[in-house]
Amino acid sequence: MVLEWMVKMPGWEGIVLLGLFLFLLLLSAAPGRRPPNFPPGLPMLPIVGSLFHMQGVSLRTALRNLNKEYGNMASFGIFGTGVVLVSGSSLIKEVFAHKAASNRPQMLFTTTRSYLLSEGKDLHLGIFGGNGKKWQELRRFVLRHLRDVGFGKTSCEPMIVEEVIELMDHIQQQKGQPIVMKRLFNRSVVNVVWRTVMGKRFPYDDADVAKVIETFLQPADTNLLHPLFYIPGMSKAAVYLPIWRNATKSLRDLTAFIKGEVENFICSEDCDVNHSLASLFLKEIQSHAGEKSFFNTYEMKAVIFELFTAGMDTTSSTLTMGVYLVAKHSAVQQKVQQELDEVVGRDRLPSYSDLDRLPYTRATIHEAQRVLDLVAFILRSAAEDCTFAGYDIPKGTVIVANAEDAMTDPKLWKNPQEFDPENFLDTDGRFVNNEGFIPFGTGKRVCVGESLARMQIFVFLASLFQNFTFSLTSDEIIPTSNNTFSAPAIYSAVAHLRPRL
Ligand code: HEM
Repeated sequence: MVLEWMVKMPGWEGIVLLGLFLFLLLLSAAPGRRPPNFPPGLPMLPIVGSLFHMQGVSLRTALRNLNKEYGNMASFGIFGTGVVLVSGSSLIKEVFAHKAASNRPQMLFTTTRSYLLSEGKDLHLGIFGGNGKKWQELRRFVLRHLRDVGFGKTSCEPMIVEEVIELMDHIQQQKGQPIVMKRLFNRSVVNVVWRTVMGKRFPYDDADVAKVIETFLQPADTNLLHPLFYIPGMSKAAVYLPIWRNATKSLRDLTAFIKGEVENFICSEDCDVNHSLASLFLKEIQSHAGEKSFFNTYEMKAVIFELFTAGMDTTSSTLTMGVYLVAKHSAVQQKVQQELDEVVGRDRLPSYSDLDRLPYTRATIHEAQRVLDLVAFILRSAAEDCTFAGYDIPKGTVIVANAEDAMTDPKLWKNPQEFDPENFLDTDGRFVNNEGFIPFGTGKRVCVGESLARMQIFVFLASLFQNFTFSLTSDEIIPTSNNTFSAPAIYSAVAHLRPRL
C-alpha cells in the first residue's frame, strides 16, 4: 500500500520518499518495541511500526481483523505512533467521555487548511484540529452562540423548510426523468448552515458555490490513517511540498472561497447587526482587542471553514443514502408513506414536532444512518498518559473508536447486516434508541452539529417521502467503503409526484 503510493508519485519527491522507505525498511530489522502494558495487537517494529504487517489488505479490513483477533482494546503502530482501536459501545463511551482521550491527532488536512487560512502563520487552527484550552474555549463559544442563533432549535426549522420547498420544486421540474443523486442535496444543506453561520444563503445558481460543491473532497476520499501522514514532522513539512500542493487543489479552492466570504463579511456594512455566528465572533474578537486571546480572524475563518465542510457533505451523504435505501426497499417506502399520510396528511409538510408520532419514519431514518455508518472510525489522541481497561496508553497515542463495530454488534441489533427499520422498533412498533448508535461520536468531542443534522435529515427525508415515490433507475455503484469514512451509493432515481389525498 505504502510502496504503491510512492511509486505513483512523480519526480524527485517520489524518489526521496522511496529512498526514505527503503532506509526505514532496513532499520526495521532491529527487534520490536511496544510500550509496556500496551494493549495486545500487531507486532510494532522500531520506526515503521506495524506497516509491514498490514500489507495486502485495505486499512478497513486490517482494522476489522484486529478487533476480531485481539479484542476490544487492540493496537498497532504507524511509524513511531502507537494506535489503539477501541471496540464495544460501552468501552468506546467510557474511553471517549474521559478528558484523557479528548485530543485530536494532528491531521495533514487540518494543518494544510490552517496554513492556507493563516498565510503560513498557524498550523493548528479551529475546533476540529484544535486541542487543549484553545479547543475548549472555541468549542464552548461556538456551541453557546450557535444555540443563540437558532442552530438545531425549532426557530431554525422554517429555514430548513424553505430549502426543502426549493429542492422539491427542482425535483418536480425533472418531470419523472432520472435524477443523478450525487451531490443533489449539498446546496440545500449548506444553505441552512450558512444562514445561521453567516446570516445569508447562496442563490441556487451561484457559480462559486457550485464550483466548490462540485470539487469538494468528500469525507470518503480522506484516509485519516494514511501512513505517510504519520511520518514524524510530516504534518508540518508537507504543506511546503509541491506534490502536496498539487494534491490539495480542491482544498485550496475551498479555503480561498471561505477566506473571501469571511473577508467580505468583515468589510460589509451589516457585519455587526447581522444576527449570525460570524457577527458574534467578530464582536468577541473586538472585545479582546489588545489582549492575548484565542479569538482572532484566523480562528474565525477556521471555525467557519469547519462548519461549512463538516456540515455539508456529512448531512448530504446521509440524505443521499436515505433516499437510496428507501427506494431500494419499496415495502419500507410504502410503510413510511402510509404513516406520514395517517399522521401528517398531505396538506402540510412534516415538522420536527411530529417526530414522536412517526416511529416507523424515525426508525427508517436512524436505520439509514446506521447502514451508511459515515464515520466508521473516529480519531482522537491521548492528551496525557492514561489507563483504560487495565492497559497503559502513553500521551500522544492515537485512539480510534470502532463505530462500525458498535453499529453492527449482533448483541445489540436484531438484524445488523441488513437495512431493517425493525432495528429501532420494539414489538409494539414503538421507536427505541440503541446504545450502539453513535454516528455523531460520543463524549467530550461529540459532533457540534448533531442537533441541526438530526433536524435537517428528518425534515428533508420525511418531506421527500410524503411528496414523492422514488425508484432507482440505474445500476447503482456501492463504493467500496474506504478507510475511516464511508461513502453513500452512487445512483440515479426517478421521483414520481404523489397526488394530494
Ligand atoms: C449526518 C451529519 C453528521 C455526522 C454523521 C457527523 C459526525 C461527526 C463525528 C463522528 C464527529 C467526531 C466526534 C467525536 O470525536 O466524538 C464530528 C465532529 C464534528 N462535527 Fe459533525 N457530523 C455531522 C454533521 C455536522 C454538522 C451539520 C456540523 C456543523 C455545521 C458538524 C460539525 C462538527 C464539528 C465542528 C466537529 C468537531 C468537534 C470537536 O472536535 O470538538 N457536524 N461530527
